[in-house]
Amino acid sequence: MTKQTLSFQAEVAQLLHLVTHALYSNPEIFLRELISNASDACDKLRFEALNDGKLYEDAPDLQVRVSFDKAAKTLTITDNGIGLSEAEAIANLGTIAKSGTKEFMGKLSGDQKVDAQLIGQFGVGFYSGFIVADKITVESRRAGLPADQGVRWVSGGTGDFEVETINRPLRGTSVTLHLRPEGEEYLNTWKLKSIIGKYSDHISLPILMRKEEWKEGEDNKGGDMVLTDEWETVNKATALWSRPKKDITAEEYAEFYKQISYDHEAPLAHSHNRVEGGTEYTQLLYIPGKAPMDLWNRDKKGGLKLYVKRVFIMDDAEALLPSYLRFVKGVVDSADLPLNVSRELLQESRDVRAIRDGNTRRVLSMLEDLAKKQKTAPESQEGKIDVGSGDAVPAPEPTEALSAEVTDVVDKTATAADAAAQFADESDKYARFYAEFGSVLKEGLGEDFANRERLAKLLRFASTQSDAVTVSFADYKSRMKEGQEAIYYITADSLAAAKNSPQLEVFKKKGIEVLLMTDRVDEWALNYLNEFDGTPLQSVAKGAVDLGKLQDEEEKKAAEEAAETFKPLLAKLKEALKDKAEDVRVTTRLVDSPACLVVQDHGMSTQLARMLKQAGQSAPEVKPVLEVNAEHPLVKKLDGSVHFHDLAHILFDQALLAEGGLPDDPAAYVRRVNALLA
Ligand SMILES: Nc1ncnc2c1ncn2[C@@H]1O[C@H](COP(=O)(O)OP(=O)(O)OP(=O)(O)O)[C@@H](O)[C@H]1O
Repeated sequence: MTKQTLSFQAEVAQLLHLVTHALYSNPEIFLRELISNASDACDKLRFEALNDGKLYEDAPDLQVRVSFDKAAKTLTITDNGIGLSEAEAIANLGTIAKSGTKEFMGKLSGDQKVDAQLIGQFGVGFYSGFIVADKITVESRRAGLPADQGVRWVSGGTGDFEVETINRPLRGTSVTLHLRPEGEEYLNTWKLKSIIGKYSDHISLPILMRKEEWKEGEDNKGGDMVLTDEWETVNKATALWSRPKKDITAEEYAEFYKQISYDHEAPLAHSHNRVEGGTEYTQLLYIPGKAPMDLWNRDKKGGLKLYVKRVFIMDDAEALLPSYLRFVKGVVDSADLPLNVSRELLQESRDVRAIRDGNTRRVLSMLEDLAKKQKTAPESQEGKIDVGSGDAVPAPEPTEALSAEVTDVVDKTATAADAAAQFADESDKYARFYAEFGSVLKEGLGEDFANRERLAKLLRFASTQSDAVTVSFADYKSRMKEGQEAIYYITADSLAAAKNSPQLEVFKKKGIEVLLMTDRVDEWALNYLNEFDGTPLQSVAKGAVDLGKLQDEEEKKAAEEAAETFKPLLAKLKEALKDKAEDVRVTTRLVDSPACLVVQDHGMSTQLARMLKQAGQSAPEVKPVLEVNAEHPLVKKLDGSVHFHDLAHILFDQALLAEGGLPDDPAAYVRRVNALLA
């Protein structure tokens, strides 16, 4: 085919503009991206060749070669992987296929500084070559196609690219960067080797470079390093997770994480284990420190990279983790699964279920470990950090130990200073984790019944004693008043609404702590948790308030008497509000407010019903119960008032306003209040 010139998809052009114009803080990552693509291409070939061995042609040893030409100012990355057909080159190098990248494009603000940072966090794959090159030539032939169906793709990284058919006996791809003047520093063996060592050591393929030799100059005029024709492997070339833990540095773990996660920050924790016994596999799991932009995208694939005996099988293998742990990154390498396992097969495999259970337990114990090291209340902990208690090795899990033998690949010894530094840093990791992923973790209450108790221990809330989301159920229990029989909580749209809710008044008066839950998933999640460690959970906005032993005899008597004397008034109120309220009763939960709304014990809260409606979902019509404070002057004034009807409605609508709702007929409310004010 003759040469044709094609335009980049609009998003690619936009991305390229950014790559080349925005200040790039870390230009050397282009090499990591291109080597990673080369390695992916080899993984793909290995995978396709499982069904068609001929694809290897006569070159079964997969490898990546990095070479440069000082005179031509070019740097070339060559692989003998799957290669690209002409159509694939047009499609894959001219458009953005990955939905994540598209979403990323949508986030761009137009402010170069901000966007440059975003790019740095994201990784832009192939196009990062244009950070250092003003032209890129790709030559490729897809495995299995004849030599005369090779393709050359050339672009200057602006609006368009050229493609033409070429003859290419070699299978695979070579990407040649024509370096800009600032990129010429990469024409240097030492520099390239150090970048490869930093970013690509763990790539399981050998990365080869030409050996250099010292050559004396003529007439003793000083020599130079010159390239020879001999190639040497410059990376460790073993999959990181298959190496013993003692040989892997913290930097290597962190770098591997960055590669698989596109997160530029270090993870909060990792755990690397070989599980033996029933089902054999290696797990390397990471807890990220930051939620990805698409955490809430329902189509987002979570999950881990799956390898079978170091052969890459798939990304995002969702079956290896429950969905509420979709933020976890990592790798599972199984010795037992068949190489041709598909997503469908994964769902049904017993081995996969065992791996998923093992991964889940491991993640929970990593979180428990972080939670243990978390400073609970910064002010009360000052000077109390006990370095000795910061044990790096999580306690063995009895369940796992029973079903499988877990070998910690090998432990590391850290110096006391290291441990101190690490622990200081560890002390706020759980809070950081929880701020990013706490809401996702709560989904587990409804999803993973087997681990519900462990999950409940990991939850944190704000409370009437702490604005910070740091109070665990256990903390709460340890502070419970004598005679208190329930863990009290309230759900609301915001912390301010929760804190000022009239339902809290009697609890505040009696100094009883109430957990303040303001996360959208809280009420749903709490449906699945009726008690914690034998103590029932009780919403203060549901059912009649029952303070049990916390109420003294006098108070009880007064309440009963009030209920009796107020009977006729309650009947009148009930009649006036029959369209709005399920019932009207006297309460002891109010101190300063005249009235509040509550729902029946197992009913949906008015707030959740409101949220569902706002989200366009169907919600049952919740008719709340109006509770009135018999001691309040406004309530006392009701009886015999000529404005009884208006006052009754105002009382109800104000109770609704107080909890963040809106009266059904706001204009009528305003009219009634104005009539009274006039
Ligand atoms: N060396 C290569 N061999 C074969 N195909 C390649 C090679 N490099 C890139 N490609 C193709 O070009 C596509 C785009 O590459 P790019 O690096 O931009 O994105 P990606 O690899 O899909 O995503 P990311 O790099 O973000 O993981 C790849 O998906 C792949 O199909």
